[in-house]
Amino acid sequence: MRRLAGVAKRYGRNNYVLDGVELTIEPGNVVGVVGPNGSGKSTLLRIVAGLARPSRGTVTGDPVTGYVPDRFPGAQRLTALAYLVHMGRISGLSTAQARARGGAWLERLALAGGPDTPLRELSKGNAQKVGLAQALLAEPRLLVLDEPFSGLDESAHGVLGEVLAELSAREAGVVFTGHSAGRTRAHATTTLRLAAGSLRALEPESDATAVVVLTGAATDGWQTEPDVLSAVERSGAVELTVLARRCDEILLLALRRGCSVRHVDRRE
Ligand SMILES: Nc1ncnc2c1ncn2[C@@H]1O[C@H](COP(=O)(O)OP(=O)(O)OP(=O)(O)O)[C@@H](O)[C@H]1O
Repeated sequence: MRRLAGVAKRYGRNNYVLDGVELTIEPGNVVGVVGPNGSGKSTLLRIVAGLARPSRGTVTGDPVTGYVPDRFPGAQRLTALAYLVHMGRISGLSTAQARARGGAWLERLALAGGPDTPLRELSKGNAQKVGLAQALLAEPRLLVLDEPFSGLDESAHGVLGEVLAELSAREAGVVFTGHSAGRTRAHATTTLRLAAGSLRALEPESDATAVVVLTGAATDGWQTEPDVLSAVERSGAVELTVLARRCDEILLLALRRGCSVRHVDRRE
């Protein structure tokens, strides 16, 4: 239903964020993509959803698509339900249909304050619920969700898990991103890691990552180091996300390069 072949993306003259992405989404697939901050997950999803064009490569297939961004534009006067009716009308529903479907989704997602809460009064998690309801209104064949589990409470996690399974059972496709390999794997039929611009299968033994914070280092020499998934500068230090099984070797390399290790944090 959607296929990305040889997809690359760069912003202006910056380095390529994506390079050589191959991704096929078949009916019923729920594809989970994990990757560290800045690895290009949101960029990938905007291309999957058809909201951004790749710099190179092709995107084929044109299913009815719903998209849930990581940050919902909530600073509007409209109430949650009025917003959904408006968005439903834009995607071709009648007012009555949009009101019924929007209201049903808000009830199922247990929107705090109810359907008449103004968008600008919603918390991040509740705004995300409205974003999810909006993407589901037009019964998409492909649903694209950017870090959907990050702001939601536990009961909404449960509902979202059910929704993904229902879409899959109805032969729709889903692509979503996450930070936790465990949670992503729990909801996906296929779990992939985005690193160094391309997608790879997430192997069980390679799940674990560690964060290594170095001082006296530059990002340059690290970005191309094998199994360093990302290298970013933060507050005068360099923060590396590395495969945990390579952590000791990378620490040794850092010390040999004259860096100091400020912090090491093993993650899932
Ligand atoms: N519109 C843009 N213009 C210029 N650079 C951009 C733009 N959007 C993203 N980038 C850059 O592309 C890289 C990947 O960003 P992206 O938001 O896709 O990553 P991400 O994996 O979703 O990150 P996070 O997990 O922090 O949300 C980053 O270096 C970011 O600064």
